[in-house]
Amino acid sequence: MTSATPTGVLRGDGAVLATGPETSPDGSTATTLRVALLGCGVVGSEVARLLTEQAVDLQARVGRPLELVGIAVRRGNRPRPGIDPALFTTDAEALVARADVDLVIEVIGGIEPARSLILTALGHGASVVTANKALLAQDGATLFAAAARAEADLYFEAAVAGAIPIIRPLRESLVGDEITSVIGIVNGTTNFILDKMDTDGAGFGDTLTEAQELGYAEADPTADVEGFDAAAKAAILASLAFHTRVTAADVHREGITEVTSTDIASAKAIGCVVKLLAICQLSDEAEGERTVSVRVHPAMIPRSHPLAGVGGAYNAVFVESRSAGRLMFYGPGAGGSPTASAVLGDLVTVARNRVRGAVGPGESSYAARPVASIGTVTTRYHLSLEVADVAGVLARIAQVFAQHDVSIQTVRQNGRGEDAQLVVVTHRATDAALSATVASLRELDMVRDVTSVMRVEGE
Ligand SMILES: NC(=O)c1ccc[n+]([C@@H]2O[C@H](COP(=O)([O-])OP(=O)(O)OC[C@H]3O[C@@H](n4cnc5c(N)ncnc54)[C@H](O)[C@@H]3O)[C@@H](O)[C@H]2O)c1
Ligand SMILES: N[C@@H](CCO)C(=O)O
Ligand code: NA
Repeated sequence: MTSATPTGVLRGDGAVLATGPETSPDGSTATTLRVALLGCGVVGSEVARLLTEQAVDLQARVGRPLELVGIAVRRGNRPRPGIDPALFTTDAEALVARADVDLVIEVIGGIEPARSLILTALGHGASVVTANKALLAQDGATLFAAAARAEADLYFEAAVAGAIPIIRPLRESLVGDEITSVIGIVNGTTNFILDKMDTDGAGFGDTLTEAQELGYAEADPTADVEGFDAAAKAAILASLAFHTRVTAADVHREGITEVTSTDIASAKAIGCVVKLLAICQLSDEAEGERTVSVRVHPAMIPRSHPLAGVGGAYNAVFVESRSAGRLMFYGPGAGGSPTASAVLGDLVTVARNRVRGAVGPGESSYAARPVASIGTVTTRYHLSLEVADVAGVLARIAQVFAQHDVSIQTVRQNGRGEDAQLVVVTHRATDAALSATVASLRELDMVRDVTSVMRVEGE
């Protein structure tokens, strides 16, 4: 090592309270925390820029300088204005394997090579900040175990709802409470699309392209529109909220590709708006063994509900807990700059932990709650049916609902020549009962088509 001169703050009794930088022969400071950045896309480029621009403030907040020592990219020769080209490397594995790297930021996304790179980093004791919900939701347990073994941090605020602080509130602020429900709009791209369909009557394709250009969408936007991204976030939220392990495979998932302008108009007609919701619920104590249900699907919610006013790419997470009651977390859920804010917040936190020789919270899955099957989940439903406008049709249809123990709340009929459109809103019913009702309705000659089935939430 070096013959560096330690500097520090001396207490009255002569004890050193904080050790300042030690200068090495190569001019670097021995106490500098070295940072490796993996990925330089929408989020990574913003993180790199802010790490440089805000270096002085970040140093003051951490108590030691943060030095960006390398940025792993796929193509090294692409121009990236404002970032020192000497930092780029296409050898991500060599970068994370460097023993002198203290902190690794992973913003490549996807499962591999992100998982191997994170495990290599944790393997030599580096702390990791990641925005990778897909990986955490698929194999978080392996990453948490590796972090625990290394006594290193694994932080991921950016993985759910972008800039909105929601991971830290669940892991820390609310950890003394019992959370019973988490309902969120956690995908900016789909909220942007549904909002435009609702307000401008815009088409799906054009709006998706706009969301991609604004940097909200995933590399493969199927992850957004088919609900995979929201399902990964729901798994993470449910795991943290209920102290159990929920993976993406446990989440019932439906995307927004089948939401039509007719659905949006039907929602309007009953004073609702269509949102893609992530719903995580803990069953009632009175119902026996407590289970968790986790689902992502489009739903109609009343325009008076706090989540109904969440527009554009904004996200919001509505938490209900035993002691605190209802809390709402709201803000920008996607885009390079908001996501970089969450990444840097985590970076400062893990860097501070390192300075103090501490580690933050690890995985908490002690409650080990079973995941309820979607068939047992109850909610209200909105159905649109095309039927023959003949005597007795209403009675026959009502009979089918009754046979399956699904209670009707309202029925509206719009005449259309020889046919009619029926709009039925039910009281709460199980998913299994509703599916069986729809199957039976489809078998009736007088039912031409069941054109839409959508859940009604938030009442
Ligand atoms: N964009 C957002 O709004 C947002 C918000 C929250 C979280 N996230 C998450 O952040 C992560 C990054 O998202 P993004 O929007 O920046 O994606 P992006 O596609 O813009 O960037 C990823 C970058 O990683 C690079 N890359 C791929 N494989 C690599 C490899 N082997 N080595 C080095 N670089 C490699 C790609 O070339 C690309 O430039 C993802 O996990 C995403 O889910 C994104
Ligand atoms: N594609 C995601 C990015 C934020 O995780 C979204 O649209 O919300
Ligand atoms: Na967040």
